[in-house]
Amino acid sequence: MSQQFFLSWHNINVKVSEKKHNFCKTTLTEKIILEDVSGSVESGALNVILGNSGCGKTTLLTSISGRRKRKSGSLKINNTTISDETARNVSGYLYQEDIFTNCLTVFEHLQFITGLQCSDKNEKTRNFIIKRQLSELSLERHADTLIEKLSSGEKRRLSLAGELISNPSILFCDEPTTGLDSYNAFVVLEKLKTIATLGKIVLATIHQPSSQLFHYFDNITLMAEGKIVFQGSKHESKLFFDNLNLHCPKAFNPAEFYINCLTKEDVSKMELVYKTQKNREPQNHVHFDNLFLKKQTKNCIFYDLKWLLWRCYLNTKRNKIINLGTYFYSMMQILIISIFYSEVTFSGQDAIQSIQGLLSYCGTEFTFTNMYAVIYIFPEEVAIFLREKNLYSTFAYFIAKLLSLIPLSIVTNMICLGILFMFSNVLHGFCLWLKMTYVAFLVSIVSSSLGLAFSATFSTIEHVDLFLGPLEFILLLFSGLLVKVDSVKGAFNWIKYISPFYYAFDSLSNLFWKDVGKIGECTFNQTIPCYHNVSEVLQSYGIYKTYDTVAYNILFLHILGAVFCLLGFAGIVRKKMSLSL
Ligand SMILES: Nc1ncnc2c1ncn2[C@@H]1O[C@H](COP(=O)(O)OP(=O)(O)OP(=O)(O)O)[C@@H](O)[C@H]1O
Repeated sequence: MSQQFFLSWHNINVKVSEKKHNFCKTTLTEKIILEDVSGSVESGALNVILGNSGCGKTTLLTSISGRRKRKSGSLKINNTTISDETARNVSGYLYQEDIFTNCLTVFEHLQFITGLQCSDKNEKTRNFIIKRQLSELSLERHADTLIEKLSSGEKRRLSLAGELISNPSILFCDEPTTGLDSYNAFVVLEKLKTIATLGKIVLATIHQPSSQLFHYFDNITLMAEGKIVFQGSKHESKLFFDNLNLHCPKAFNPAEFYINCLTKEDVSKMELVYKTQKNREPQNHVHFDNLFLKKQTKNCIFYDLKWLLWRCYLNTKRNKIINLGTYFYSMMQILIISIFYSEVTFSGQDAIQSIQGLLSYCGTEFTFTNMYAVIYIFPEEVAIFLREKNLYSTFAYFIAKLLSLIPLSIVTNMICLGILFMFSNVLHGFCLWLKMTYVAFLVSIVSSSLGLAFSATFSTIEHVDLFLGPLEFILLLFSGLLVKVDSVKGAFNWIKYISPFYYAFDSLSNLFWKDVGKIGECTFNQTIPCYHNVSEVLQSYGIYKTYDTVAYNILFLHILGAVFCLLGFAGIVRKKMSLSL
């Protein structure tokens, strides 16, 4: 792409509402972040935004790249107005903070991005693209290093490599050199300069650049208090400040001098001078459609799913302690419980309470383990999803997340129940084990979906705990062991239908007692209630032994799982939509 093109933005306004608490009154005030900002950048040059911290550089970058909602304003490429979606599709964005799936190697991370962004190319070509990026960003010798082991400079270069895979026509970089030593900053800036000379638009915000780095810039944009106070070439910037009688001393870093002036001088005066001098409207009238702008294409859901599942697999395999910790903890608990239950004999009336206690414990354990396995891991993963939201479809991500939970759920339930059947003296029989494992699996999926729904709705684990805690308590109350569910009439009767604990206890009890023929005889001087048959045992817990009970429970578990999944999916979509960055 050798043809020069411009990206321009016109009258961009960004405002946020802020709550102010005054004693007992809360008022909403509007905070202006960008005010009527217009400007343009051209291809083939390294364009840099400079300004003090908090002046609105990131907000400008995200707004003109279509990654942040604006109050008003438009974007144009040459003379054609473009939508935010087009701006996103034709551009790459290097974020200020690097977020990765840290357990992948450098090569695997790029393989994942290349797989999704270059689906039209075969594996050989994709590997060639990766190797070229690795070599150009001096990362070849780290190809097989885990990302968590990289230095911050290497992580920055890896993020840049990821953005360059799709060969975008426009590259936005938010502070690509911050926190880097001079060598790493130099490597990154040289790469940006090379990209620009290939005929692309490169626009970067740079925090306190050294004189050496300043030497690399072609055009600079100076920002203060949410406004652009100057835009032009390095040479023009010198003239601009000279005209204001602000002379940069020789051997002084011009970037530092300008930023100091933005702090000390009257910014509105500068803005006025700039506006009267400005004549930088792009003169290029080539229609944007005629330009060869590289667009990112959307893949089919199954293709996205394949790559997402591949990454989930590597993540689970490598993060065993984090991913499997909750499950392992649950197995240990079950093992301890089974040792105690090895002393309980199923003979006579005495064992009934112990058995119901065990079945209720199993239901509770399956629910909590799976719910919290999701809650503790998901928030971190959501941050990665939100960063990669243009890479794959939300639906594919959600399905991959659910599917990745299934193998762990099945294996854990099989092992936990296996331990109980092996060591406790109460549960016996392969068929019963198989049926209970199936129920446990369904309960696990419903609980995981509930965990997903809550994690997707709230932003922090603390918020999830705050709202889920009381709900868990109510659902647990309606499990069947604590409150006799059929004695609850009226307004609260329905609660049992949304309680995974209830379905677990009801189904496990039915499965267990179904094959028990006779209950031990009541003794003459018995102090505990005496049950004459299995139905009486179940009824005392509000459970009715009918032929269909387990089947109905299974049906309701499917419905409940589907509802929680929908809520979880809606939560993720809402998060994605409301995301300002
Ligand atoms: N969503 C938001 N809600 C409230 N204030 C916000 C929001 N986003 C940005 N701001 C405020 O807008 C101002 C500009 O923020 P921005 O991140 O664009 O600054 P910046 O120039 O990039 O700063 P830095 O160089 O420190 O990254 C800051 O005062 C910031 O607190």
